[in-house]
Amino acid sequence: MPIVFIGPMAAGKTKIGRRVARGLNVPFIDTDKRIVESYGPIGEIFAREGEEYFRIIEREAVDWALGEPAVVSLGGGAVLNVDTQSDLENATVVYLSVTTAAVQARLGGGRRPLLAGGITDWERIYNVRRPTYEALATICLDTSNRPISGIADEIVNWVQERNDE
Ligand SMILES: Nc1ncnc2c1ncn2[C@@H]1O[C@H](COP(=O)(O)OP(=O)(O)O)[C@@H](O)[C@H]1O
Ligand SMILES: O=C(O)C1=C[C@@H](OP(=O)(O)O)[C@@H](O)[C@H](O)C1
Ligand SMILES: [Mg+2]
Repeated sequence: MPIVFIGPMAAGKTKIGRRVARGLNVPFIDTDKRIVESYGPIGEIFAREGEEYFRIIEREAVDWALGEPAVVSLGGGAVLNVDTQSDLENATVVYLSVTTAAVQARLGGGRRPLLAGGITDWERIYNVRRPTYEALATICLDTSNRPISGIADEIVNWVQERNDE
């Protein structure tokens, strides 16, 4: 089973996951990137087909990715799917958390359709999902005030130590 990154929007799942994959010398899969390659930009999928449809194609992408020997970064809402929740019980799950204060500087670009209301939406959505992230996590790291490189190095070392046990 792969190493899987979960957590709220802009916690660093995509950026840190990619670095960890490089550090471990294994393939990297970002499920959002796969969806965009097949269906176009996520904002357009939400606008055209709605969130429910996005969650269906997201589950397909997650189902495929979790069968690969890879580091896999999920979108923040992928853990809402109950099949994904049970799949993750058998995976190494890295939960990246971030505080409201720290995430504010990371929400530029406006690419995330669920954040039309900005930080208020981010906080509300995170509060709903937080117990799910906590329940699924093998390890949790707070990314708020640390550089991406240091967090990625810590995770690579942690995985290597686990593999040596
Ligand atoms: N530890 C960090 N410190 C500062 N900025 C970060 C950190 N982690 C991620 N970022 C920035 O936050 C934004 C969102 O990161 P991303 O990896 O796309 O998050 P996610 O995939 O969890 O939504 C990017 O611009 C990224 O450079
Ligand atoms: O939390 C969510 O519901 C979402 C998170 C996004 O991914 P990131 O967590 O990588 O930003 C992306 O999948 C989509 O905009 C929906
Ligand atoms: Mg991402």
